[in-house]
Amino acid sequence: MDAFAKRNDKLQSDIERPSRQEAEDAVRTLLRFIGEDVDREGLLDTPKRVVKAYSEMFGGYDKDPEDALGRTFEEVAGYDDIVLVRDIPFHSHCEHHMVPIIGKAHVAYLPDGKVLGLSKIARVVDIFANRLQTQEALTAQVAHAIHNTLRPLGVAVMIEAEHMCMAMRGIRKQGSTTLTTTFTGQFKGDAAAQARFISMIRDRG
Ligand SMILES: Nc1nc2c(ncn2[C@@H]2O[C@H](COP(=O)(O)OP(=O)(O)OP(=O)(O)O)[C@@H](O)[C@H]2O)c(=O)[nH]1
Ligand SMILES: [Zn+2]
Repeated sequence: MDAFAKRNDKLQSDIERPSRQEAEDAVRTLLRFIGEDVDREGLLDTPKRVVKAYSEMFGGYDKDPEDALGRTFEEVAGYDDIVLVRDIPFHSHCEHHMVPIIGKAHVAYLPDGKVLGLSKIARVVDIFANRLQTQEALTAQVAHAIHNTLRPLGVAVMIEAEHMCMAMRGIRKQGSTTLTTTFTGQFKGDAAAQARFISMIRDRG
């Protein structure tokens, strides 16, 4: 089992979760910590809403990327060139501050006889994005999940994102973008294949 699979395994099965009530109480504690009156009318349902929103925004812990990628197709008339899905928008949260990371993923692979349903690529981005992340881990996890499940000749992933922890607090630099890439298989160490991937992302015709 590789490091990514190990980390995901731990996330999904070994963590004992508190009850919903305990999670709502924790939100109440944070509200009191920032100086709020948790009994005022506008905040009465807020702990419930926050826990519900967390369940949605962090729903990726309950989903298995391998399931999402399970279905493949082989009838593609011998198509054997790069498949790129670009500009997949995503929202994630950084694991250091738990504030949003907002960006786009570009995901490509070189098929080896089998192709994926295109929506499955976006699904796998969402599954990993809906967990606490660093951008580097998100990029590597998407690439390795596709590589390990589909077994294509190679996978290339580029993520461009803005980190709200750099924009809204701390250094407060709005508009800076971080770019990360992961290449597997034939993309790894092949500068021409990597350049083609990047030019397909950038070429807006
Ligand atoms: N490599 C990487 N760093 C990230 C990511 N998201 C946030 N960070 C950085 O994580 C670092 C955490 O640094 P710390 O010094 O522990 O925390 P901090 O005092 O809140 O840091 P500042 O943001 O500089 O105020 C910061 O430099 C963030 O910009 C990410 O996806 N990847
Ligand atoms: Zn952060």
